[in-house]
Formats: sequence, structure tokens, C-alpha cells
Amino acid sequence: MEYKKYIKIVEDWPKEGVQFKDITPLMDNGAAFKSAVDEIVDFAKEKAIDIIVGPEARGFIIGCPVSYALEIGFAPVRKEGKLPREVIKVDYGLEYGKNVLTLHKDAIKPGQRVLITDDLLATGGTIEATIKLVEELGGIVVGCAFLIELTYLDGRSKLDGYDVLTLMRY
Ligand SMILES: O=P(O)(O)OC[C@H]1O[C@H](OP(=O)(O)OP(=O)(O)O)[C@H](O)[C@@H]1O
Ligand SMILES: Nc1ncnc2[nH]cnc12
Repeated sequence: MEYKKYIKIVEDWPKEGVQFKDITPLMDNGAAFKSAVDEIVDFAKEKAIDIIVGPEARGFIIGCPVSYALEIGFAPVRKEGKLPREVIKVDYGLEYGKNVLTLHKDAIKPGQRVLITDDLLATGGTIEATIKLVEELGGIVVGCAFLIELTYLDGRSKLDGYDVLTLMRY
């Protein structure tokens, strides 16, 4: 499917110089959203995945329907101060800021096969931080799936050796 017609580009948001890719029109369209989720489900099916991990907030939008379709669990990576029990943490940078991500210490069991989902790969800061959290708990990252890749920010360079699926590239 040609997904790009469902992505709205917003200039200079949330900061001057950023060309924001808004995925909400794709989410608004049931057929397009289902097709995108189905492509990620197909990618995941070959990998014997135990659990999906996705970073707040848009990683949840993509990861949860995939986990539902595969009948496996979903573990949320959240910004600092949101998860109620013991967490591990990592600092990271992204296209328009800096932050801390956290994951519950018992979210992943050692040896579990993990698919990480997010809406968009930009600088790769968020995915790099998410991979660190999963690997610190002994998880094996067997794939990373995104709707969109911003090739001009070269997030792929942080994903050497990982199996990466992206449905749209800008
Ligand atoms: O590759 P990077 O440079 O790290 O950028 C990509 C990340 O930025 C966005 O999330 P954001 O932190 O804006 O949070 P949100 O999903 O809560 O809007 C997007 O959903 C990715 O997670
Ligand atoms: N340009 C962009 N558009 C949408 N989400 C993003 N996250 C990081 N950079 C982004």
C-alpha cells in the first residue's frame, strides 16, 4: 500500500527546522492502519517473538495492535516518573530534545526474544535507548519495526546488526 498519502508533513514543529511527520491521518484510516500493522505482524511472525516493547507514546500505538494480533505481551518503555514499580533507566537524545526512558525491571526475562516497535526512526536516540534497556534485562532484540524512517537523520547507523523494518522512507 502507498502509505505516504496518509502522512501529513508539518513544517517547523515542534521547533523551527523540524519537519514533523504526523501519522494521525494514517491512524484515522482503518484500511491503511490495518495494512501497516499487518506488515509488521508478518515481519514478526518469522521471528518467534516472546514479547513486544514500545517506547511512549507512539510506540504503543504501533506495538499494541501487533501484540494483540500475535497473542503475546507488550511491555511499555516510559518517560521518567511514569512506571510505578522498580525500573531501570537510560538517558537519550532525540531530534528535538533530551529525555530519560525507563522500563520495569521485571518486564523482560533473560533470553526472551523481543520485537521493538515505534512510529518513526529519526536520529535513532529513542531506539538505541530502548535497545539498551531490553538488553540490560537480558532480552534478545530480534527486530525493530517502524512506520517511518527519516534517512536524512541516519538513525540506521545506530542499528548495525539488528533486523530493521520501515514501511516509509523520507
Ligand atoms: O529517533 P529519535 O530521534 O529518537 O526520534 C524518534 C522518536 O521521537 C518520537 O517520540 P517523542 O519522544 O517525540 O515522543 P511521543 O511518542 O510521546 O510523541 C517518535 O515517536 C520516536 O519515538
Ligand atoms: N520529524 C519528526 N516527525 C515526527 N516524529 C518525530 N520524532 C522525531 N523526529 C520526528
